[in-house]
Amino acid sequence: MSSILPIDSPFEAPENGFQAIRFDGRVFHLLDQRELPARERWLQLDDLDSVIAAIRDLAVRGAPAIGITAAYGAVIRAREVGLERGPWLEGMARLEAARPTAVNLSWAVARMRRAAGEAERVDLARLEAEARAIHAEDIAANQAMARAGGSEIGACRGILTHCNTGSLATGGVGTALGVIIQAAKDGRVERVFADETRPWLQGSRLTAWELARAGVEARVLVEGAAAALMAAGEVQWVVVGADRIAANGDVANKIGTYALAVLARHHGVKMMVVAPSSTLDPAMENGQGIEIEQRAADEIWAAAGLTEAPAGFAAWNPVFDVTPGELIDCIVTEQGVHRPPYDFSGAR
Ligand SMILES: CSC[C@H]1O[C@H](OP(=O)(O)O)[C@H](O)[C@@H]1O
Repeated sequence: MSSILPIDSPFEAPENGFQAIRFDGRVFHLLDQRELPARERWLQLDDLDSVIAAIRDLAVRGAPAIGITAAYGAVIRAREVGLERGPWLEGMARLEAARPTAVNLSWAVARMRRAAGEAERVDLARLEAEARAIHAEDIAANQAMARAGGSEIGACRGILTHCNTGSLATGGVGTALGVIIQAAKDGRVERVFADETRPWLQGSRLTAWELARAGVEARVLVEGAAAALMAAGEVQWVVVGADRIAANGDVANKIGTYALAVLARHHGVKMMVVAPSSTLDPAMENGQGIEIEQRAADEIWAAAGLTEAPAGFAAWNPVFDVTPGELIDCIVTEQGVHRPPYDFSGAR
């Protein structure tokens, strides 16, 4: 697959994790996460509508990965419209609306708008350089967070993680999963637990796939087992990612995170959120203003192996929730370990 990237690409280095999103200057290549772990199928995208569909339909997902994908989508759009500013800006508006909760999407589009310049023809060279900078910054941020988060954890018996926060969700080794894999490889954690994360099963499908690739033994559990796991003293940390962090440290993350935070506080388990500064939203005063994405009911039926709704049933499928900052023991970014009371109002 290295032929996809320019030979001198810094992204291929093993310490940068598995590159599930790659741009060869014209075509965006992505590993279709809807097919994992059964099938490793790569998509080749060279038009903006396909990039938007990939984000919307979770072929690519994970807050930082969504931001990086959007950045390359901006480059693809520029070529698609012959560098014309008007149609390019129209495409950016649609791209930004692909998914509402992860702030990394709008953050990346804002950076690309600045890179495009003010002329009637957008600056293609600057756009591509900015997209690659966003990708490279995320790789470096992942490395810094793996170190900082690992130091904070030290040595422990068990860690529980939620959803998927590894190379499939980022440009590098991952956020929370980068911390966990590094701790496991350093021999500082005895047992890793990943809950399946319904309804899309990012945990049992994607995190299990990544941990297996990394040679890290893990146990998958249903979310409903998390309370018993903590009551049994099996884990000392819950380590998760984030999609948007408000100025006061309230965290929007995969649905079920809030429940884990309440359980962790009740059982004396520490809660760590790992996210790059591109996930911080200093303009958002607290979590109450964060838009929570609602997805189709068929995702719930599919997780139950059903092809249609059971008779007489509707569904409620918010795919994120908000965890109050006071339930989070530390938030790790590439700048280091932050502790409550959080104040990210001056971030970025
Ligand atoms: C490294 S951030 C990953 C973050 O994104 C996931 O959501 P989704 O799979 O719907 O994109 C989840 O909230 C993870 O914590």
